[in-house]
Amino acid sequence: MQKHYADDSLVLHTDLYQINMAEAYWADGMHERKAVFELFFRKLPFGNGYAIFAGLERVLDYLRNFCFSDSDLEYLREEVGYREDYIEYLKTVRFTGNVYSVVEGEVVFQNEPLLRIEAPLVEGQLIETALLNIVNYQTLIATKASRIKQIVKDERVMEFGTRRAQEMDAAVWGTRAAFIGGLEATSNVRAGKKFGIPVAGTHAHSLVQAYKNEYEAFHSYAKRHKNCVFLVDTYDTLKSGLPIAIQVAKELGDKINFEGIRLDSGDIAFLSKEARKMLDEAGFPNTKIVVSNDLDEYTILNLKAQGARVDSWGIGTKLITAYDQPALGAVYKLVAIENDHGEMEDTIKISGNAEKVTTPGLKKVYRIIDRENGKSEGDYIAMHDEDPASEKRLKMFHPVHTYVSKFVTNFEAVDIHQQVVKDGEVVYENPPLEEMQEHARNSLSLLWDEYKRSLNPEEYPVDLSQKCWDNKMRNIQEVRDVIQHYSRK
Ligand SMILES: Nc1ncnc2c1ncn2[C@@H]1O[C@H](COP(=O)(O)OP(=O)(O)OP(=O)(O)O)[C@@H](O)[C@H]1O
Ligand SMILES: O=P(O)(O)OC[C@H]1O[C@H](OP(=O)(O)OP(=O)(O)O)[C@H](O)[C@@H]1O
Ligand SMILES: O=C(O)c1cccnc1
Repeated sequence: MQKHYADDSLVLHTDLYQINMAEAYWADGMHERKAVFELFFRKLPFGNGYAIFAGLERVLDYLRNFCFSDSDLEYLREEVGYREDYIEYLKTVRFTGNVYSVVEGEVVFQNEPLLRIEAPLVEGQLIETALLNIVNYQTLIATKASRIKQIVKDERVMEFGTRRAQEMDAAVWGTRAAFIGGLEATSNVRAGKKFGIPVAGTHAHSLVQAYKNEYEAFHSYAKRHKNCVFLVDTYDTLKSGLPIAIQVAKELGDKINFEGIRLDSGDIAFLSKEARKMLDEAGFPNTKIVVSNDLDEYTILNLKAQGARVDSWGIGTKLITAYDQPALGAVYKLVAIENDHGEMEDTIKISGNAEKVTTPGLKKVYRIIDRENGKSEGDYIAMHDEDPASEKRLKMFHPVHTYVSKFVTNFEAVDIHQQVVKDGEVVYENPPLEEMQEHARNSLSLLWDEYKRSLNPEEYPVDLSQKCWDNKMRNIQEVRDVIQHYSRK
């Protein structure tokens, strides 16, 4: 029978194989070896030209509380079957490493580390799954939201997706990520309370259905709500919902603020234009038109092209579920480990696909910003002991198609990471969400428009330094030599 445990700690929010590998490291006395892991994705989502990083706050909370609870240990001992000596060891495990991360709202790209973890091997290993789980989802949703906001531009966008989200955590943390990506408000009241995101909303068809007619429904709603946005499409938008909303607003005069009407079905372009005319003619030029119904950046672009008169967009399903691409595919790879002599050694993962071969070693990522125009020339991955800022003429070349190259002069090289955990202590204070959203806006302003268009954007350069590339080639050769050595045996 399923046992009931006292708590639901997040330490077991991992794959079994992590705990099994940790056991092997520990039993072999390798667990304390220094290791460096990087978290990155290989391909930008939605065919977009950039992504917006989100998830750090939850990652830091997770690391701060990283400790097997008594019931975790009881479960591992009694239900999974680990031996007592290993359980005793797990009792002592905490996260004691260093973490370097980009901040939430940062514009990020394929194949560059978003987080770098320098920690004892066992700790770096045990946290992999949770870190990926958090960052994969939140970064995906922040990026989708940013894409939508790029199309919408100045109008207000509200997040309406909770009812369609992949369960409760996704609704709440997805809403937060969407806010970082540029949305203005959410209908999720818990997310409002938890994160301070402005809450907003209208009413559902059930209100009209419950009162059986729009006249009574709108009047009743208005009795207790000064600001009114009436949903006008329950029966017939132009013949019933809208005229009745106008009639009720006229009857109530100053008693209410007739803030808006919402359209949730039918031809949004046509209906919004008609609604605008009717509202203006009735003397309500400031009453806004809110629309919803399976919207995303594509329908919004199309509606705008048709001249739709929309002031506010409510977006649910297609944002919160990242409908057209439900996974970012970020991975977590070991890039260096301490050897028997206490020296750090690079590690590499080879693949038949050149894009999938990892880049070994301890590295840093710099955003190369042209001092003359203030725009970013690309990101530059260098070995940790290089200093690109000191170079007068920096050669940047494509990491796979190496003939694609350019020289940059008069630039600033900004390290995109900062240390967020030092010897297990969180040393980073999360800024307010508004600041993260502003950071996203500012970091997007560094990009040329060619990287920001929603369809077929230019590929933003994420290049390797010569030293980093040479090191990668050397590592590939070393692996080949080892394979040959063993295959001869
Ligand atoms: N003028 C338009 N141009 C392009 N797409 C539109 C336009 N108007 C609405 N849409 C979109 O077309 C889809 C129409 O959805 P659907 O077929 O469910 O029709 P509906 O009118 O919403 O019907 P229902 O009453 O069942 O909700 C929605 O995604 C909506 O956002
Ligand atoms: O379309 P989305 O982008 O997912 O946005 C959320 C949807 O949720 C509501 O519909 P629902 O049919 O659940 O309830 P309702 O009766 O209030 O329309 C709302 O009217 C939106 O259409
Ligand atoms: O407030 C709204 O209009 C709303 C909220 C959630 C989902 N759909 C609409």
